[in-house]
Amino acid sequence: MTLGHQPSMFDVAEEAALTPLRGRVRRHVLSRGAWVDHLPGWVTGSDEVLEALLGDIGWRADRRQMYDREVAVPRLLRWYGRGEVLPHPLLAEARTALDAHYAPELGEPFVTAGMCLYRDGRDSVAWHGDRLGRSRTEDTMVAIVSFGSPRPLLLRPVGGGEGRRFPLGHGDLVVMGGSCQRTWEHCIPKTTRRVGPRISVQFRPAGVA
Ligand SMILES: O=C(O)CCC(=O)C(=O)O
Ligand SMILES: [Fe+2]
Repeated sequence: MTLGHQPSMFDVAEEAALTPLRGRVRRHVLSRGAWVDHLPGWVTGSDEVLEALLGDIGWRADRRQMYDREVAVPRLLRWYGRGEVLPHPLLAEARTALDAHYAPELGEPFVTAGMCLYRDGRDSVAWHGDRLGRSRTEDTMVAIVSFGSPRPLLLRPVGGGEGRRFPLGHGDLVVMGGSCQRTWEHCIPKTTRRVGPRISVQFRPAGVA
């Protein structure tokens, strides 16, 4: 797989690290009990994490039925269930930090890590809410850490209304919370701009998908 990321031997390897969450995450209150927390640059030295994620970690091209044909979903996927070792230690640290920061509000830990690899601007995810589990009926949180090329996360209220746009760059954090999965939808649109690979790491509580 050629993904266009070519670290040079002259790169100064900055060790991946988390910056504090408290007092730095900005909450954007949306309508109908939904909110989005955003912290650009939460992770520093993200290159080594990106490199690990672009490695051979078992990315799969899922297929789905579309009318009378089966088509490949336009991104690669890798799902880490409870207890599975994540491909870079910083990701376990990130989950621990998210638990410490959000547990009082969320009331339970983040357990799974779903990952999407957008190989270039043709990869995307269409408008949807993460509503396959308890999130169909309950408030919850989905915390996303983004690595690689910047792509915007778009949100819009279900049924119409003014949307929001959050740029997601290398090492940025975004958390969708409250009723966001039920009352709003989100997507990562395709782009004709030349963009390199982006990986999204989504932490969710058990039973939320
Ligand atoms: O790429 C992203 O950050 C969002 C992915 C997403 O919405 C999903 O997998 O449910
Ligand atoms: Fe989603």
